[in-house]
Amino acid sequence: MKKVLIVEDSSMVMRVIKHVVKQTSLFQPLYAETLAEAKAVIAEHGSDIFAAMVDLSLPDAPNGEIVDYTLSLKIPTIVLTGSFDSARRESLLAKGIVDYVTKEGRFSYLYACNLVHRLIKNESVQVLVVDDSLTSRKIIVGMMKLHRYQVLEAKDGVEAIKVLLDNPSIKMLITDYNMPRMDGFELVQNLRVKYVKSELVIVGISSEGDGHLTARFIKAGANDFIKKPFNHEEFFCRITHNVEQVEMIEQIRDAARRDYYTGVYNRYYFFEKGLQDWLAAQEKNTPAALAVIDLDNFKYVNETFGNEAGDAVMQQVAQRLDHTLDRFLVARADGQEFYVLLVGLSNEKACALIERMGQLISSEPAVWDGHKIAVRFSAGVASRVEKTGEDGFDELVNNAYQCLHRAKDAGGDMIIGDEDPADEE
Ligand SMILES: Nc1nc2c(ncn2[C@@H]2O[C@H](COP(=O)(O)OP(=O)(O)OP(=O)(O)O)[C@@H](O)[C@H]2O)c(=O)[nH]1
Repeated sequence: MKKVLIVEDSSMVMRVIKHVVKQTSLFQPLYAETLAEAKAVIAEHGSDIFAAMVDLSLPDAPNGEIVDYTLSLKIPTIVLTGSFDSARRESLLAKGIVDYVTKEGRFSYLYACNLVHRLIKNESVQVLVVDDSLTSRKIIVGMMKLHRYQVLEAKDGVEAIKVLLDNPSIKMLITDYNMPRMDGFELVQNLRVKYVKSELVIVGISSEGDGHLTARFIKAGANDFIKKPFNHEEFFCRITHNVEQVEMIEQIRDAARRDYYTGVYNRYYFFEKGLQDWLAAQEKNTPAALAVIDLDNFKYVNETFGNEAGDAVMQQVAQRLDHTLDRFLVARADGQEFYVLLVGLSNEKACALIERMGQLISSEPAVWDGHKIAVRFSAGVASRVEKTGEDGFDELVNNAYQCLHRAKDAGGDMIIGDEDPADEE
């Protein structure tokens, strides 16, 4: 968990902050009441401190000296203050604070905590800034880095497309309008052929034009448009709003791919992603195996301990499969069955891995309401197919089921592959 320094001298305010931080538990707080205490905390934790929330007026630093101190150590700093005049606000923003929060009760501290959480998440958000003017590009890059985004740069539309193709995880592109070779407007039009709005956020920027340019950018497919020179707060409100919208869509998409009860992927997603991964493996001549895992005597669990216990056992087994086999695609097929696509493993190695997984699961019983419930499973593991393409994948699944049925017919608690030495006889 990231460590965040919180400096506040008022015990009443500190109590509320501690309550909010505990409730949200988004980071590990390190508390201090004075500049001297803050320095001691920083000396102890050093570069482990991810960000700071600091009060402007402390007993030993009454004029915001702590802000200069944390900023001099390049610690992203959020200012907490009782009151603000606009000149002070401007000067602090110009110094490079992340944001300021006026102390107006728990909602303002919740805002500050969520802002820190946003900074933590931003570390994994890649952003591409496209501008032919080095000065202007550096300003935007600096602002985005202040909010901990991973930033890449391009000096025109042509270079931007190249950078995007080389970095498929870029989530946001901020582009100027007037650039040589390919301007921002053309860039948006070109990109929207390949990337929809929920995959890649595009924000246009320009000091030129009037509302007409904004409308043209948005009609061409930009998510938003910001006019230069920027108002610091408007800039970040819009950037954050756009990133959060895409994250929300990703969450909805992810929820549709997951099994509601166990949290692992569902069969629909398995057939979509599994097919893609398997076809890619076939193309590269990479070995791959597909396992169908079926829990043994699961009816007994329900009949002995009740359906609620059965549900809990199912969830625990699913989570253990998902965590232990996290290199592979794991999904709940249906009922007490799971699929695993093991790209990169021969049938023999896949069988050995699933066998070890079975031993692990049976050696640590699931726990429900104080009862230890032993779980065993059988699995069929297939690698061989005659057909190609989608039909080949369906054949692979069917072959894995055939192996599974052989394992069940032989009494269960067994793994059978389709490249068993017995097959060769
Ligand atoms: N509680 C609970 N039960 C489930 C869930 N999914 C499947 N089941 C039950 O699992 C049981 C599976 O029964 P069977 O198909 O006879 O299989 P089995 O008892 O595991 O026997 P074998 O597969 O032959 O070892 C059924 O009673 C299902 O209702 C679930 O999510 N929760």
